[in-house]
Amino acid sequence: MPATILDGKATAAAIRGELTERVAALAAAGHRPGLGTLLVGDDPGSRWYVNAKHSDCAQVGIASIQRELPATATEADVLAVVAELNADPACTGYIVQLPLPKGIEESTVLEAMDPAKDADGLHPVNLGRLVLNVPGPLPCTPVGIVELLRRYEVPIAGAEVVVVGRGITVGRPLGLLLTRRTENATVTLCHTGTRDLAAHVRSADVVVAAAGVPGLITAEMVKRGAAVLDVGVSRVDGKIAGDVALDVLDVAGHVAPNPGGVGPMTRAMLLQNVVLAAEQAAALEVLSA
Ligand SMILES: Nc1nc(=O)c2c([nH]1)NC[C@@H]1CN(c3ccc(C(=O)N[C@@H](CCC(=O)O)C(=O)O)cc3)C=[N+]21
Repeated sequence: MPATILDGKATAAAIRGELTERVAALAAAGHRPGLGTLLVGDDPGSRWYVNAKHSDCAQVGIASIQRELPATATEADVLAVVAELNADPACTGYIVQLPLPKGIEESTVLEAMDPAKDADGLHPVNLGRLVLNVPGPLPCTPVGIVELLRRYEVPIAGAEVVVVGRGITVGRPLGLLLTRRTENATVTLCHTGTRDLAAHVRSADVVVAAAGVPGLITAEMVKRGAAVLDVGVSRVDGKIAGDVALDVLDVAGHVAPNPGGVGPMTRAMLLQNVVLAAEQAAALEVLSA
């Protein structure tokens, strides 16, 4: 039996429907969430993602604040826009699209953001909160992965999860998220330097491939019935190539394809972070009134 597809596109659409109602409730109480984006340079992939995020916002009723700088912008130019977004009351949350052009230090830019407006959950304070297990915005791709597994009832508690990739947006924070008491998975964080990657992957109930190496995970590496989520994004001849080879569909129990799997969930979780922050701000206002 071929694998069940973890349909991130359909799941994200359902989540946007749920968020639309929450945004309407906020608006009725006089609170309009607004998502800001800062795009630096003209990478077509990054531009596509940013545009997609704004059309998602339009669909659920979140206001959009779209800022752009040319590829020649300096770090000071970027920090000036960050300061503006921090100060803008219409902007309740924002993201700085990564990667930034060479010469602009990502950690400097992320640290300059107001952690309360960090819709990506990538500010060091918020990553620290994740480590400490205190509430705060969570990184969108890791939460999107957990939410997709939950909605398809793929067991997480007690599961052996192998994450391939240790980047700051996916692998490393996903390991932190999945090992919280509430998720309770056992996580092995692998990477391209892991000795006998195949042996690790073969032991997994859930495999998350986020290394950015096309076709890295093949059928003979996967335990029959395992859930395999393809998060790797590479471009081969202009088309998206994931980390998971096609033949994995014949042995896996569940597959999140790429495109159509985790990517749309990442965008839905970004909207969720914006809505959650606005709900919390509204609740605080009621308490202090
Ligand atoms: N500050 C920041 N936050 C991010 O969350 C962030 C980032 N920078 N830089 C780049 C990565 C990548 N990422 C994706 C988002 C959506 C899709 C997505 O929606 N993909 C669709 C369509 C893909 C297509 O057709 O091009 C899909 O998988 O079906 C993919 C990848 C967010 N990232």
